[in-house]
Amino acid sequence: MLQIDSLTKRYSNSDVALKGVSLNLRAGEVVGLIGPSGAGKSTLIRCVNRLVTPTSGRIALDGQDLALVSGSALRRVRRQIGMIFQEYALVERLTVMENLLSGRLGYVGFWRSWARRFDAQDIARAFELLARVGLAGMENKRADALSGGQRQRVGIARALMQQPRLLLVDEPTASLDPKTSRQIMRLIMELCAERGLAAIVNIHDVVLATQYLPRIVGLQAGQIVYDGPAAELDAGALTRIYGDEDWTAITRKHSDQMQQAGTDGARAAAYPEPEVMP
Ligand SMILES: Nc1ncnc2c1ncn2[C@@H]1O[C@H](COP(=O)(O)OP(=O)(O)OP(=O)(O)O)[C@@H](O)[C@H]1O
Repeated sequence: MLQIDSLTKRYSNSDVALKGVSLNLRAGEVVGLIGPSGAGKSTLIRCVNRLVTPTSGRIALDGQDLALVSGSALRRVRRQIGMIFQEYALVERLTVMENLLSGRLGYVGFWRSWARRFDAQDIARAFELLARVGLAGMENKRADALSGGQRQRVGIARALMQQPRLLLVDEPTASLDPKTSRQIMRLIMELCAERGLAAIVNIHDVVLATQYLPRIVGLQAGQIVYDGPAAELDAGALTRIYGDEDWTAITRKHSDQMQQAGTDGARAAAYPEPEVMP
């Protein structure tokens, strides 16, 4: 559903952030994007939703070349892409429900959104999503009265309001404690599996990434140096991505996780093959 071919990005200060990146995602496939600071992870995600304009290469969503769309066509394509951010990007003084409905602004005309009149279907969907992310009954709480985990749940529900087919997730757990981080990763994986959503998850925590994300893409200085199963991300691969380091602690944790998950069969049951949408 997402095809990225030979993507290059050179910023105006001549920093080359991406050097010929190619990556394909099937419908429902979730990928963890890892790599050192400055490797180009955010640039890659921003090129996909066109917050950044690629210098060359091709990005196609369901066969539609994103470089060739603009104006209302670009807005239509963007509706298929949901964003989840590290810092949640909520409007602090608005309630949970208002934050969710404001995710629909792309769908409602200026005057309707200005008057904050939303249709009953959107409101019903918002209630349903709030219940699904574990926030039933919280619709009238102000965003600034929520914990970090609750805020990220609002961020996730808001991204799903527009019924996207692809999620771009930028450091979703960076501001969360380890337990909440795991709950949030589990929730994202469950929602992707339930709804057949593809996702790219930009994440610094390698242990968390390999625990929840079946496929890992490792970026190094703007190039993909690893693209494969989380289970095969060994010390050699980590060295290619991050450089020389003693990776024993990470790889040990990782193999403990694998043992805990039992056989490959058990892991496959936990993360079933994504449904391929028509
Ligand atoms: N707006 C910009 N203008 C100029 N150069 C930029 C811009 N944004 C990023 N860069 C440069 O592009 C390269 C890749 O940056 P990017 O933010 O994509 O990396 P990253 O892997 O997401 O890093 P981090 O993990 O620290 O967020 C870096 O050299 C960075 O300095």
